[in-house]
Amino acid sequence: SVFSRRRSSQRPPCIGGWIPWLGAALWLRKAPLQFIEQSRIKYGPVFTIVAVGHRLTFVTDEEGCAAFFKSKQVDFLAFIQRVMQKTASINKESFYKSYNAIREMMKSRMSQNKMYLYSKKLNEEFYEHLEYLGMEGTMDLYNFVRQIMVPVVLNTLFGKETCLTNRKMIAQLEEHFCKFDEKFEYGALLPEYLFRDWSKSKHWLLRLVEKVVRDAERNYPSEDKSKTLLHHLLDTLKGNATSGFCLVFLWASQTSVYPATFWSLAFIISQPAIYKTAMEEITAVFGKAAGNENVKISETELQKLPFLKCCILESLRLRSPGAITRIVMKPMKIHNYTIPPGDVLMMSPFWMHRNPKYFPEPEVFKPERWKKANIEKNIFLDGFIGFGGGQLFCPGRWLVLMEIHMLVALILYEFELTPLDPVPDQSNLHLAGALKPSGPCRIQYKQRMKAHSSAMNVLH
Ligand code: HEM
Repeated sequence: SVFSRRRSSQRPPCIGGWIPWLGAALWLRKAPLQFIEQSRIKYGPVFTIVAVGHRLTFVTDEEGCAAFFKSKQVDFLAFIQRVMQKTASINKESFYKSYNAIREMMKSRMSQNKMYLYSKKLNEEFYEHLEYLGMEGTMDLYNFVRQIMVPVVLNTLFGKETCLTNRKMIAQLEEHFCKFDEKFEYGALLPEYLFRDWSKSKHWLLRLVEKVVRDAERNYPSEDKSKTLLHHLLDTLKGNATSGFCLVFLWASQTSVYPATFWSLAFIISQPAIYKTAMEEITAVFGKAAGNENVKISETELQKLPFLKCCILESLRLRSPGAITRIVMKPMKIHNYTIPPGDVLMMSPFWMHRNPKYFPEPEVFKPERWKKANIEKNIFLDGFIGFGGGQLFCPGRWLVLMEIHMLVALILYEFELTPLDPVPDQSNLHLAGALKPSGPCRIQYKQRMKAHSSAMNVLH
């Protein structure tokens, strides 16, 4: 076997190639997501994979999870710093100068009680972009979601006045963003010269972000409440590594939201009983026929759609990021093993969400399991770590849940969707961010009862 099991005293079992580069190539090119689970079965709850010159140590059970989030021997900033250096060319000094201030700003600007700042704009813009779909058609569901969502999400965070609102620009951005996103974790670990295309897209995106920043600076609102998140980011950075930080923000705010919306819609419409329950809930709030009037959805309406929210959280549970990462700073004991400093510590929310102790029948899509959580207050189920945990929670979680909740409600209300393909598996090639679909999933969409409602309008 190419993989050998080396036993060094007290260290976790180690899986590595004879030549580190060969081991890496195999591990990275095969299905890394499946490889984590196969290694857990073979080697136990803690194991190390030597790849691309790094020691990646995986923790896969509750004890490991607690250590991952809480241990003082583990640091998250050190890892984020390395990733940002590679993926966005932010040097160490610039990183530490601004990172804490950015985190605080994001936590505060995207907290639960600030969601009213975004809801009206999102509602209006989703409608504006639904228009482009026409009355009916057939499309791949992932493209369908992206077509509506990409411009709206970009406008909400970066502002309508930047060059990102231009549809031609969005098409180019999508092309480069996909290349950048597809190899993000490789780019974070490997030297840039190995990934020419990736590197080209990274630099294209950095140049684009520079232009976006110039546009935003030209339209600087005087009032605080009219500022976009980009404006607040610029206020916080005060010129420090601006395009690098903005690129990372662009990536973090985009990479998971489209797949998460895709899975939510795919799981709902592919299961007739669930689709029916969702539609009953939606029509109870907005009425039966979609009229020519656009419905207004704010947080108040969304609170009346708890089943839909349970479906979204259940989709997130099943398609959570393949891995999240820390760095071991001091020797760390776990299960009688000592993990040495310098190891990259990894944990998989995707696999942790398959622990039957927390999620009975873990592979089954069961929105009703979320009834036990206080979803109105956004308190998740025990064992759910799709947005991280410990000291590092995703600051965008309330915003992204609102974006998905609103769009899924609007789409289901306005269109009748018929799946033409079965729901694809998740792609096993990537670990960073919510998992993407492995193949196409075509749907037919048709605007609901417009004819009926316009006939009604004539009668009135
Ligand atoms: C469904 C969508 C999303 C998922 C599943 C998700 C998940 C995550 C996870 C797992 C982490 C890392 C936690 C850790 O390592 O422990 C994270 C961090 C982060 N996320 Fe999200 N996220 C999503 C959407 C967003 C959005 C929309 C934004 C911004 C608008 C955002 C901004 C960030 C940032 C800035 C961080 C780094 C936080 C820090 O360093 O303190 N995310 N997210």
